[in-house]
Amino acid sequence: MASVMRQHKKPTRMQLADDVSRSSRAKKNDMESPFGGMNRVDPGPRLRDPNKIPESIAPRPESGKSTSTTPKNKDDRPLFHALKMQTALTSLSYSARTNLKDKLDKIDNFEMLGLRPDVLEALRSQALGYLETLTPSPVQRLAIPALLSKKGQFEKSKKTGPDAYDKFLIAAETGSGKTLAYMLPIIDGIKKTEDIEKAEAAVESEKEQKKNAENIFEVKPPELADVQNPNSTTGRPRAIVLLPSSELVDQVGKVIKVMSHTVKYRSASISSSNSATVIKNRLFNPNGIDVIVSTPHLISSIAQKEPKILSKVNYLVVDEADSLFDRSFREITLDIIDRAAPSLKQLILCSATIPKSLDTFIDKRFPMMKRLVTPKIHSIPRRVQLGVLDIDKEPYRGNRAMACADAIWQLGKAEHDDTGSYHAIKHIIVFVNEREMAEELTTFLSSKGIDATALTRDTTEARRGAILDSFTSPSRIEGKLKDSKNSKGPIPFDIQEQSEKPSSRKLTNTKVLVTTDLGSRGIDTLAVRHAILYDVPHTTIDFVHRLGRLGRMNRRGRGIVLVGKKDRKDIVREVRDAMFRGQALI
Ligand SMILES: Nc1ncnc2c1ncn2[C@@H]1O[C@H](COP(=O)(O)OP(=O)(O)OP(=O)(O)O)[C@@H](O)[C@H]1O
Repeated sequence: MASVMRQHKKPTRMQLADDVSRSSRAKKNDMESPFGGMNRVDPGPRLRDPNKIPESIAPRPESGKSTSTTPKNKDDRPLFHALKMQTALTSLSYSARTNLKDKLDKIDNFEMLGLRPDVLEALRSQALGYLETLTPSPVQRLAIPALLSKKGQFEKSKKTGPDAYDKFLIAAETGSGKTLAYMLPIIDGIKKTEDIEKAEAAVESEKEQKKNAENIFEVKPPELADVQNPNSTTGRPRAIVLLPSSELVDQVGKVIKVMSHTVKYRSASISSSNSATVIKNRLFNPNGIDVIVSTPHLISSIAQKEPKILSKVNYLVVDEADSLFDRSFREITLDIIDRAAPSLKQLILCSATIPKSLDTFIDKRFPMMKRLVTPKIHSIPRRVQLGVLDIDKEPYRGNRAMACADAIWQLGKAEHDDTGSYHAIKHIIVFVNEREMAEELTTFLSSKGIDATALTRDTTEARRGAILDSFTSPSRIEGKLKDSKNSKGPIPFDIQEQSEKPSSRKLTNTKVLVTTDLGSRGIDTLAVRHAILYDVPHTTIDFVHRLGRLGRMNRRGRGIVLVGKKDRKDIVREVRDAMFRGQALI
């Protein structure tokens, strides 16, 4: 631990926040976020102007020699020299982290979290119905009781004013079940509110009936009484979940919808992939709407014309908060928060990575934010292994695409597969840094007999859902999840020096998705156990998200990073070291 503390302090874009658990600080640097490129067409100054590439991510000189004075002996090097990483929880002492871990370890079932029985039943029979035994993940153990305010600690102060709502930041490692960590307490809260409103309405109706019986001349016509129903949620949802893309809207929307079959509430996802009529019908359903899952841009544009859609929002979730508070989204996300503030009970930010820019922003804008941070934030699970394939070695001779195709063939031919059955389809994701490369590489891989598909912002919305379906759908591996033996077996990985060249033969048992950042954030790629990092990612944050598509919820996974002489091998080495030690990537 002590050795981890002596790190470079100079901030770079490579750094994740060094202290994501503190509640309030003031810092000077509000740096450009590494997420700026995610939803833009223009790559931004970082990539346009090579002079602006920070030293930490700038490619090395052709010689591959570092300009730094890195000691040759591995043991003499300070940890994370190349990445200038720092531990995620520096101000949270080792003992505090251990204490938190010990505290969380004591909670071993969902019954201990304080959820209503009907919500628990929805979890058991619907959301995680495909699992034999249910155990809450660390983030669920931490966040659910806090959001339920079980101990009432966040209700104590009877605050007033537009900022009187509670603010939470849920930060936990990728694939750790953050969606349910915020959604279960929200559903619980909605049902509680509904019960209270029903009881109040019953009292009111009784009073009204009494009054009507006493004075028949004051009876309101029934239509007017209906219009004035203060509890109607038509066009006025009680909860809104914001996400950066329509793919994530669909994914999270499905999780929420599935539970509404058991515990009754109305939810809908709306995004740019829906027609105006569909959006209108879902939002203005005469039976009401409790939860809406959407993107900031769509909600904002609807709110321009129909400000009332934000008038009843008690719970507002900003999921993938690092993206939604990035410069490309920040203004619009904040506008929604401000408009919803008068009715808001809880603002919940959720993220797998807290870059320094977000950390600083939260401190300035939401100093009272309650931080719910798991001890393993910013780390990649140890059950994910990272192999390195040197593309400069024979027989690739610097041909990255060929090395990639070969790696896929090797994985495809390996006897044991992702799902425990020899004949099952294997799913491999290949991440590239630039969108243009995705198409080019897909064409190349197809020419080598590989079933490859590109997924980028150029892919039509209609196709994106269909493409992602086979990489995400838990139903495809459902049977296997109930049999834990299958998820614990060794993963074959034997990228040897090239022995067999891909030819016109077809690799029939393997599906490959070639994608960019678009496929790396939040997408629940349960069916995937292999990821190839075709390019060395620009930032550690990208490493966390891309490798975070593997090893989700205790599964095993294998990442392969392709490196050539122009790549920062020292960065790759440090990421591997950190993964091996189970340390956070900062
Ligand atoms: N307690 C649990 N036990 C087993 N599986 C769970 C549990 N909670 C959630 N899951 C499953 O784990 C998977 C990952 O969950 P989720 O997508 O919420 O992760 P996440 O933390 O949001 O990941 P990311 O940071 O990549 O967005 C989902 O398929 C979900 O159904």
